[in-house]
Amino acid sequence: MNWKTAKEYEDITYKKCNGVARIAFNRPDVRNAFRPKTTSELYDAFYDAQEDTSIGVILLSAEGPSSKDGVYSFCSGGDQKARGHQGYVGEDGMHRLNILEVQRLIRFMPKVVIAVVPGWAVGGGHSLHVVCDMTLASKEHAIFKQTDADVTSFDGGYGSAYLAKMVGQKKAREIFFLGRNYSAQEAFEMGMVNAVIPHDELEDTAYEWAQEVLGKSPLSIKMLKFAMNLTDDGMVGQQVFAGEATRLAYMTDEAKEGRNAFLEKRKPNFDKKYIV
Ligand SMILES: CC(C)(COP(=O)(O)OP(=O)(O)OC[C@H]1O[C@@H](n2cnc3c(N)ncnc32)[C@H](O)[C@@H]1OP(=O)(O)O)[C@@H](O)C(=O)NCCC(=O)NCCSC(=O)CCC(=O)c1ccccc1C(=O)O
Repeated sequence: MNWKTAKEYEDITYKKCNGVARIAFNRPDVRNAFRPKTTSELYDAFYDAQEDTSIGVILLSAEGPSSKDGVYSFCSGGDQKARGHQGYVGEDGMHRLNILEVQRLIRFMPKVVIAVVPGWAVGGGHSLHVVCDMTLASKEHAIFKQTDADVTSFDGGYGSAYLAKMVGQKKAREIFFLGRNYSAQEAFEMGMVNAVIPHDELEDTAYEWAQEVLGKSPLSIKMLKFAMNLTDDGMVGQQVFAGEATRLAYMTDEAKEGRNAFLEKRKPNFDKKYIV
């Protein structure tokens, strides 16, 4: 694999290789907690990967282990040291919860996003793995834990309600109400992890999964992702799916005739074959 740095950041790393983008948290000494700078960088990198037509799959991973104690982490959620009165305080002094914008970008982008979990996935970090399309977890080091209710936070969207669709209502309530630790195997058994992978093989396996996805029809992958999102995303899900249907409709002769008739200031001459 020949990963090439796509852009230099402070809190994340961003690389690309053969159709795959790898975006990784890079604050291992604080269990990869995110501060506003981290979320802005994540948004920027995800947006770049979305717009890059050579990229079909994005891996959301993490650097590590911690230089202090050798512990691996995916992400431990919002940096509690950056937490102010109304949100997480950035260098500009503004209070934000902009991790939710990153969640929406992951959810609505027409490409597959795979969470690669080498260690702790906690709080808002847990929510991030939930919103990704698939999750691969380190057999030895991944630990899933929801601490929102320990620090008076609550992800009332994908982090909890969508999780409940994934693992069932009782289990999701247990995860949030008790805040226990779950191993990769336990997370797999409850349906929120796709595969448990030996730690040393985790990144290579994620790359292989990405390559498998890249072998499929990009159009099918996009429409399938949006179709599976639709029922849980309400009118926005319908809007995203229908937007792609409209784009496909634009490619028909009928749509071209509608556009041309307008531009040529004449009545459209639609072929009156009603497709059944
Ligand atoms: C992750 C732990 C369980 C790991 O425990 P352990 O291995 O014992 O390590 P520690 O000694 O605790 O930590 C090592 C080191 O890292 C620092 N650190 C760890 N996590 C954080 C953090 N989140 N913020 C700041 N710093 C952190 C820790 O202080 C240590 O530093 P030293 O200097 O070496 O002492 C454990 O660390 C843990 O429980 N961490 C906290 C987890 C947590 O509560 N996270 C916040 C949850 S709330 C949240 O994420 C909100 C996110 C959000 O924006 C949001 C808002 C609205 C809707 C939705 C969301 C959303 O959830 O996305």
